[in-house]
Amino acid sequence: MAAAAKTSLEAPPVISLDHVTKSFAGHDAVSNVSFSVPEGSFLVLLGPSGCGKSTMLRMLAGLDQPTSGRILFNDTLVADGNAGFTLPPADRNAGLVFQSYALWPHMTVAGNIEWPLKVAKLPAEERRIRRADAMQMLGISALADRYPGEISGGQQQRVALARMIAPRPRIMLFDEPLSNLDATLRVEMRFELLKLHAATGATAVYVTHDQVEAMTMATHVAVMNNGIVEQFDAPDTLLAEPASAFVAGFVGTPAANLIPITGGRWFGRVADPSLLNATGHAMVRADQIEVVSESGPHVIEVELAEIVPMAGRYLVSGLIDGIRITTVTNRAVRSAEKLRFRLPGAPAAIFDTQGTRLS
Ligand SMILES: Nc1ncnc2c1ncn2[C@@H]1O[C@H](COP(=O)(O)OP(=O)(O)OP(=O)(O)O)[C@@H](O)[C@H]1O
Repeated sequence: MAAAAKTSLEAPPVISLDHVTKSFAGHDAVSNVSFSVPEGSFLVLLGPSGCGKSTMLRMLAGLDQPTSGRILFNDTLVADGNAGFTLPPADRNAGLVFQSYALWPHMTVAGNIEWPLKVAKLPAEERRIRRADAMQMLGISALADRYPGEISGGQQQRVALARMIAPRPRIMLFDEPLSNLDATLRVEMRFELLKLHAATGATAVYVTHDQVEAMTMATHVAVMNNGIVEQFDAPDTLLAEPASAFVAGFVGTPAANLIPITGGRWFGRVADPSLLNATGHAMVRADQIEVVSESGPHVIEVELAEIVPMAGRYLVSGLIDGIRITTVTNRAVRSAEKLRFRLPGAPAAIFDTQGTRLS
């Protein structure tokens, strides 16, 4: 269900994927993916472990060759699976940062950052300027003479980022770059990365399985599942108009509830014309469910599963038929309480048994 990128009102595409597939031993890690990334965007490849995010990024970096399909950077063909062609990483004007920092331990911070500039054979003065600019942008000028073993993990990641931007690539590729950092540092570095993105004007592609990271950083998100792109859209659109049950259940804090419906009945029991006689799942956002005291139409009894205080409110989850339903409420629910949830008059969306959106 790969949706095309909406590029008509946006900048021209810097990256275009045209029916790209990558197979390993007959299994498609990435399957028939097409989209284009407008210049200056921050695209996040989001999905659960094993969905093909890293494989996609590696093809963009030139570390893996597509089995079929083509990749273009602007008008330049950088990979053509059918022709068995792939442009080497060094010739793509794209920088790459991994989860592991991969710094040279025997080189100083300044030496590490200068290394790709030396490989590119830039003159010494230009190297000095670019090295200083990159260190200043990442706030690590004071660490120039230290060795990687003498700085913290967060500082090492800053060095890896400075090394990536020093050659001034027009495309920046990130593979889970923050996952080795603690929670506080991760939030701080998200902000740093966005500043870097704005300051360089480069187009970024960022791999993560963390939907909060995706929703806070991205201009565009490609939600991946089993090697396919389920939806390619802006974060707000993913939340407001999820194209599939998978997307609805993957994004959002909390993610929307997906309630099973059979023949137009909630949980196969409570008939409701708003369910259109459908069988599959109804999407109900947490704030569409009310915690009530009395039974009545659309009210279901649930077994309390969890109460999470959140910004002055409570996320209350209950279980019914082994399915977890979450609501957000101002009420301080007591843990021993028998819970009743009132479902909304109509769901926010309906998906069939394949997860395809019906309404
Ligand atoms: N070199 C390889 N040889 C064989 N199979 C591979 C290879 N690389 C990836 N795969 C398979 O391709 C699929 C996608 O892997 P990939 O690493 O792209 O997923 P991912 O979404 O990045 O996962 P994670 O978040 O866990 O890194 C997986 O089933 C994986 O086992």
